[in-house]
Amino acid sequence: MTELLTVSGLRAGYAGTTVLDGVDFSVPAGAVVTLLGRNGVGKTTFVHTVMGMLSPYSGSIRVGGRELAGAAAHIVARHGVAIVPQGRRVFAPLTVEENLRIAQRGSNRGHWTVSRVYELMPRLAERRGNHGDQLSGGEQQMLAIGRALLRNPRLLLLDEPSDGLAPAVIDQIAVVLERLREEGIATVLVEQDLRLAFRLADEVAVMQKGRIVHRSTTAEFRQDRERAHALLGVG
Ligand SMILES: Nc1ncnc2c1ncn2[C@@H]1O[C@H](COP(=O)(O)OP(=O)(O)OP(=O)(O)O)[C@@H](O)[C@H]1O
Repeated sequence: MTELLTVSGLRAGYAGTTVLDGVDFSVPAGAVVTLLGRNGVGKTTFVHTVMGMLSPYSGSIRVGGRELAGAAAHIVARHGVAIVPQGRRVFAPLTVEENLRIAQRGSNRGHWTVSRVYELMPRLAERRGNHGDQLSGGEQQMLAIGRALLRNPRLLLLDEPSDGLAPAVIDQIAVVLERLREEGIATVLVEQDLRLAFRLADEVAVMQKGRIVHRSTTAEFRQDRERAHALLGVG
């Protein structure tokens, strides 16, 4: 399968400290790859660096064959990458509809429109006049996903979409993400919730101390409980 995202030897951090210490990682076109790892190993730093929100010290980030390491976030976005950040970060003073309309401005051409977002997540249509801070955690997560989709991405970076949500709400988010997988949007899914990760992902990558130390299909990873335990302290 052709790789849509290919990262090699990526090193990055904050103010000279090293968090990512030579990350090699790839996502085939249309695939969902989950990135697992204990707290603080560098998963958020990784997706921020891919998105161009943090400039790497060295290494390569190729999207569809184009080298984007060090490019600003708006350039990376133009090449079809969108992020759903940890903590959702929707605009609290704006309504659902305004949040979506702003996201659509200046986005790549494609078939995502505000109406299609409402069709995918009818709950948002019902809440279209609510302000960002008048939404439940699950609704905020849906809004953050909707905002990213309106960029018409071919690669979606999802940073812990289940964070702080009840199991029943995580199930609703999973249904939305399954629809996106069917649409063939390639995804990097950073997750602590293994049930969600296993339900959605084709492949599993595990990060430790700023490096990828394991990569396999989800099915293989699920069968090897000892390895999962050694890598994640679970199972
Ligand atoms: N803005 C920042 N400035 C300085 N250090 C940071 C910053 N953001 C994160 N770090 C540090 O970088 C390291 C990796 O953090 P990161 O958030 O990437 O890990 P993570 O794997 O996403 O963790 P979690 O699962 O807890 O979100 C941690 O030691 C963290 O304290």
